[in-house]
Amino acid sequence: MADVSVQNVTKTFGSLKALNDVTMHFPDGGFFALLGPSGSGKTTLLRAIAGFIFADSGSIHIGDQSVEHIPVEKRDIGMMFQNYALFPNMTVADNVGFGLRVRKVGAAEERRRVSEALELVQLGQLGDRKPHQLSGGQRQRVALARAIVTNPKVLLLDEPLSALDKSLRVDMQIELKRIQREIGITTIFVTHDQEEALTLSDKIGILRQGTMIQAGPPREVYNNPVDVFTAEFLGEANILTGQSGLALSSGGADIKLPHSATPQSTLAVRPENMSISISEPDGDEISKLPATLVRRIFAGAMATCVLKHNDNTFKVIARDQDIPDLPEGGEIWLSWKPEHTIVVPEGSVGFDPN
Ligand SMILES: Nc1ncnc2c1ncn2[C@@H]1O[C@H](COP(=O)(O)OP(=O)(O)OP(=O)(O)O)[C@@H](O)[C@H]1O
Repeated sequence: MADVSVQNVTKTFGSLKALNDVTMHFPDGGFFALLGPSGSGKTTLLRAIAGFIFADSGSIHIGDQSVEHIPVEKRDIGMMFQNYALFPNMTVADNVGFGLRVRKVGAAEERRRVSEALELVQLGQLGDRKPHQLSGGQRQRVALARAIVTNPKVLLLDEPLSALDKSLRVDMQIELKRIQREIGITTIFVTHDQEEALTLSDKIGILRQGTMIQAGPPREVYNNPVDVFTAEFLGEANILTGQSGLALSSGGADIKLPHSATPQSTLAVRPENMSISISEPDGDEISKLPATLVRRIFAGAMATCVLKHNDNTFKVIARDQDIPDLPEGGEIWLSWKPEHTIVVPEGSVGFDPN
């Protein structure tokens, strides 16, 4: 096992800067997610770590070793991509053992390690099947077993679960995390799915236009976004900008500014941290404003309400049973506690890549 260190890595394709001076440290044994909009450089960063592409400048270390000049097959990395291809004519066991045969480990050793890897992904009984005799989730497990059977130092996953339907995907997330914990392998995971990143990872890195704009433990990034983009990208946020924040202070609104804020500051409040009530909430500390219920969207246990105050739209997510029974168009109070007001810094600020 090993840590991975990316330092000042830049990669251009023609005039496009796919990675712009990216620095991030992935400590040994952790689970890391790279998040960002389409085209932000997530896959490029993963491919640079894997060795499929070479950075124009900067350095990448796996453990103590600088890998810039080391080809893919010598980097000791396991990989699993969205369109992982199993060999259709080989059995599950032969698919999993492929990397071991390339390394000429010997038949007995191959059998032992393949069987261990299949046990780990809970497919111990299916070694003789062919890929077409498996479900989508089982094929995914075979791909994972194949990626880890060689005991690589690092596991790189590029949207490995995106082809699965929602419930299978959640099952596989739990499986992936269990397996990662069990073998303690440093894992770097590219995903489009914010919730997946928040659930699985010890640390997330957010890329935008090739720049790593924030990295840290999920809770920290979620609670302290460095800018409005990150606040809105990771989860949802009701943004009260300086101007509209001031405009909000009319029409019966009472918004308490945190000590670190000025009237011009941008504030954000997460939808799940806002409450709805029919009567005006009490309390000196509480921020509140009257609003109109525009829409109530039922989603099982939880519901989303869209509300309007003047021209500002707010979103509130709450347990369905906690939302007062009111017709759309009804008048309502929106409130939140002081600790739920996030002061969003102006523009991106630096972060500690470690
Ligand atoms: N081989 C290449 N040649 C030219 N441009 C490339 C190449 N690979 C990637 N790019 C460009 O680099 C940018 C970053 O691409 P990358 O695949 O890393 O983004 P991403 O964040 O993984 O996106 P997605 O979420 O859509 O997969 C994109 O604008 C892409 O078009």
